[in-house]
Amino acid sequence: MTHILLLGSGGQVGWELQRSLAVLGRVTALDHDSTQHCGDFANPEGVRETVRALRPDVIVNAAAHTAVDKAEGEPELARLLNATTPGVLAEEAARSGAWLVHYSTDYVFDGSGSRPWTEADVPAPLSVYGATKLEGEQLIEASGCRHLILRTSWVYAARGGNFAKTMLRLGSERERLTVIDDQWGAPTGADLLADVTAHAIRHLQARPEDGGLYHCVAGGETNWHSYAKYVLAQAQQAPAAIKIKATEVAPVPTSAFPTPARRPHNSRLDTRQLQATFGLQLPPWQQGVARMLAEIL
Ligand SMILES: NC(=O)C1=CN([C@@H]2O[C@H](COP(=O)(O)OP(=O)(O)OC[C@H]3O[C@@H](n4cnc5c(N)ncnc54)[C@H](OP(=O)(O)O)[C@@H]3O)[C@@H](O)[C@H]2O)C=CC1
Ligand SMILES: Cc1cn([C@H]2C[C@H](O)[C@@H](COP(=O)(O)OP(=O)(O)O[C@H]3O[C@@H](C)C(=O)[C@@H](O)[C@H]3O)O2)c(=O)[nH]c1=O
Repeated sequence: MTHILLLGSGGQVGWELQRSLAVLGRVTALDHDSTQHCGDFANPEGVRETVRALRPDVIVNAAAHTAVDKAEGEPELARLLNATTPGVLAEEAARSGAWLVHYSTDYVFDGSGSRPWTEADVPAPLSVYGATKLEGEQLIEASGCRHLILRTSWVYAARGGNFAKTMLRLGSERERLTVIDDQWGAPTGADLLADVTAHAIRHLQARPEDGGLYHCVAGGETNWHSYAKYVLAQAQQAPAAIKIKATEVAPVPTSAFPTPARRPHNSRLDTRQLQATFGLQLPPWQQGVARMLAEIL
């Protein structure tokens, strides 16, 4: 029976993975404070010992430093969590022959142009988060381990913190919101990512040559402003679990909403390679967002 070690099991993606991976075999799920098995990514050697002790067939890493603005002020910690420890996981996977599944981000790109980025495009991150995530990818690729890296964007889930939930909170507190309308991408459900991951692991067990780096986001595109409007409109139509106070959602350019980290204008990711290789069709982003809102409202 396949033994899967899931790291970061309490995060948005990790939580959904617990459900999706269960059908594939035995899952050992560890989170940040799983002291018993030492799952703290700030301690790479502890994580190495954990992997050696558990001897998984597949390591799925959903742990990361995802606080994009905070990472600008703590680059060493971001690097440990997003690069050094994933690099250790890759070394251990190479040593034992295990598969490593890992997640990366649209923020590895500089956001120039308007064409969706392909896997062949050259990354040029604008932020500490993006740079450390890119270094994580590179360490995994250089290790020679069997791996699957899914680059995704704008992840949301019913559980955990995300942009959609921030908009619901702000929309219930304020009459006017200002939201950037010149950063483009696709909101992607953690449940979709988890289901794609399970499907891909099964596929790779039969066709290991298909491992590598792929872009995985929901279909279509939007910007943060249109996404916020969509979320608030759905909430207003829902049977009153939340009272939306906001009457105006003003579109603003990036320059009018300064943040510590720079973010890409063009976060569109081209998913054709993933869909063709794994025989998948990715649903439009609105479908998953509506499902998530129906769950939480
Ligand atoms: N969120 C997004 O919009 C996007 C995410 N991604 C990538 O997808 C993956 C999953 O992201 P997502 O689920 O949204 O992230 P979350 O922030 O929801 O979850 C991150 C997980 O990492 C854990 N973690 C944090 N610090 C440590 C640590 N020191 N040791 C061990 N675990 C730790 C957290 O545990 P705890 O909560 O206990 O601290 C949490 O379980 C990441 O690789 C991320 O870079 C890619 C694109 C977009
Ligand atoms: C709260 C808020 C944000 N914004 C803008 C700022 C930013 O450009 C955009 C999104 O802000 P957030 O801080 O919620 O999201 P951010 O942390 O940038 O989200 C990113 O997280 C990491 C982990 C990823 O990998 C990315 O794919 C992406 O999902 O919305 C507004 O315009 N108005 C607002 O009121």
